[in-house]
Amino acid sequence: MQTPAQSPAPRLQVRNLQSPIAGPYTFDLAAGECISIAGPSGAGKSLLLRMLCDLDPNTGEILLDGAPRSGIGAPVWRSQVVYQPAEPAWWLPTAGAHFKPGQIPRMQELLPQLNLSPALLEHEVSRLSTGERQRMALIRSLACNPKVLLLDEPTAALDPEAVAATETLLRKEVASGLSVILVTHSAQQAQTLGHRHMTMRERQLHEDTP
Ligand SMILES: Nc1ncnc2c1ncn2[C@@H]1O[C@H](COP(=O)(O)OP(=O)(O)OP(=O)(O)O)[C@@H](O)[C@H]1O
Repeated sequence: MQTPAQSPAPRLQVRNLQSPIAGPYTFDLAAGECISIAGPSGAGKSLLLRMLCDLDPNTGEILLDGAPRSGIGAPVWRSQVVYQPAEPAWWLPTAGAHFKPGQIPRMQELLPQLNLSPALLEHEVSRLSTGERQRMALIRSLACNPKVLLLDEPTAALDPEAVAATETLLRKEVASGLSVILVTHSAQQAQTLGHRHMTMRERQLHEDTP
């Protein structure tokens, strides 16, 4: 994918981010940039995403548009740096109940783009197929209007048509300025969406040479 125009300050500046079992990680992510991360199972990819959104204990510093995370409360941070795990959690009976009133117009705009019927919003989450839940989770993440989206294998449960719709939507969002860190086992998806490519090995991150 073509490199985005560089903004003056990186969207995300990660400096010596580490835990007793992972890192240190130091890298920048620009506004409207997508970094893909590949690597074997158990290498530490999800650990990194969880540290970035401050769900796992970590030290080091992260700046969002130049503002240190240490000066931003965790709920605000997690609303701007949104983490979508490989198996997203649902805590209310229906998918629709997870959207705040202010998020509904955005949700309604996104549903058809991922080939989802609005009727699914009223179904019990447990009745949705795995692929429907995965696409609904992406809509839930995007409806938060994040600055950075941390995606852990967002198309793992999807058929080829749904994968294509998801990739088209993500390309559009990234082109509009969303910054994404995309963990994927699909080399094709990494090439389609990523501006830069990294590999995690034994909890160390290596940038692939272009
Ligand atoms: N809190 C923790 N304490 C100790 N070890 C942990 C902790 N959380 C995860 N691990 C271990 O760290 C390793 C990396 O896990 P992680 O989930 O990041 O792998 P991954 O690269 O995302 O793998 P996959 O591609 O299978 O999802 C695993 O061996 C996991 O068991």
